[in-house]
Amino acid sequence: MDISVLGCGRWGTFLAWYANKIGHNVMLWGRENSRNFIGLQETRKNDYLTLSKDIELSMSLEKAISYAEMIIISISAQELRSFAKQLSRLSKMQRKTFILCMKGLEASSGKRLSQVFGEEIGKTANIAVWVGPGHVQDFVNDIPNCMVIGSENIEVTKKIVQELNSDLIRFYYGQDLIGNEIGAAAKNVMGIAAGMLDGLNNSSLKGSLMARGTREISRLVRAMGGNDVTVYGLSHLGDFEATLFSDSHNRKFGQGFIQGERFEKLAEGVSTVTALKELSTHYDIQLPICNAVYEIIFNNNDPKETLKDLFLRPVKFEF
Ligand SMILES: NC(=O)C1=CN([C@@H]2O[C@H](COP(=O)(O)OP(=O)(O)OC[C@H]3O[C@@H](n4cnc5c(N)ncnc54)[C@H](OP(=O)(O)O)[C@@H]3O)[C@@H](O)[C@H]2O)C=CC1
Ligand SMILES: O=C(CO)COP(=O)(O)O
Repeated sequence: MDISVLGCGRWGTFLAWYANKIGHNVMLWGRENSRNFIGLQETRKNDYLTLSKDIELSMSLEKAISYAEMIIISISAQELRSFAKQLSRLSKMQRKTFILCMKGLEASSGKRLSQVFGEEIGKTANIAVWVGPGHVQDFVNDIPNCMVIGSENIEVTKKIVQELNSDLIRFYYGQDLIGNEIGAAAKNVMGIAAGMLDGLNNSSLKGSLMARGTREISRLVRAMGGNDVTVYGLSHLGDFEATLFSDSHNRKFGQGFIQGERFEKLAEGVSTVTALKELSTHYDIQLPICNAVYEIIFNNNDPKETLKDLFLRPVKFEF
């Protein structure tokens, strides 16, 4: 089938590579003046992969939208609303299926990305999310992984999975959009926390972080009307190896933050932790780990003291 990918950063370019590899016709869109796009136009390469010459590159959003029935979007999560506004002004937007491949929440409102996108695009489009573990550098070296696709319409979910499943990525049908989106976004915050532990030479605490991090996010998901078990699936816990124990951007941001080094690439967890703070207040759910990350990043709290404070909270039941 014809597939357009909007966004030509690390992940968007991989998604175009992947869709082409499994047999689809692909157009990859990038912004005018995008250094990523210009580099791909010149060499068809980026730091991670080489794009087949069959993949059409375009700077015209109109062309990219009319090219395909299935449109994959992967840009910085905080830019999604303004980007969706831009899309909503284009013609030929009806009856398209949009697949959001981002892990974030709107920082100012705490809204999920499918909500943000739906508010701007309207209800006529099908909106799905594709999340779960996977690094470009693994996939292009033929190392497989499992991921999850979800939407509010199981027939839409099934159709997307049917088109995208392969022996490189095994997909599962998502059953809980709230859990999948909150889980996917929140795993980046846990990734930052893991990097902070690494920076403090407390890496052995990452097992406890996995146990307690999943627990606090599952409480939030439940309060929001999702299924708390989803958090223990691919979108959150399943992504921990790829985030807490790898060269993940979010983990590197956290470690760099402790060591006084700036990490320049996109670490979505920084904005997401603001959104989670908002949701924690709104739903009256305690998120002690997320809150600690927030205080360290935005209020200059001392990391060692913050960790100690987490340990000194009143003792309670595990579940
Ligand atoms: N396993 C998974 O599911 C993975 C998911 N991700 C997710 O993918 C998303 C993107 O991450 P990543 O590719 O690493 O980030 P990058 O920074 O590499 O790419 C971001 C892209 O967004 C584009 N962009 C930014 N703002 C706008 C805008 N206003 N309008 C249009 N395009 C815009 C940038 O354009 P320009 O080229 O002009 O700079 C760039 O191409 C994140 O949410 C991340 O969490 C990432 C890796 C793996
Ligand atoms: O989502 C990812 C792996 O599944 C990538 O995480 P980072 O954005 O932290 O590198």
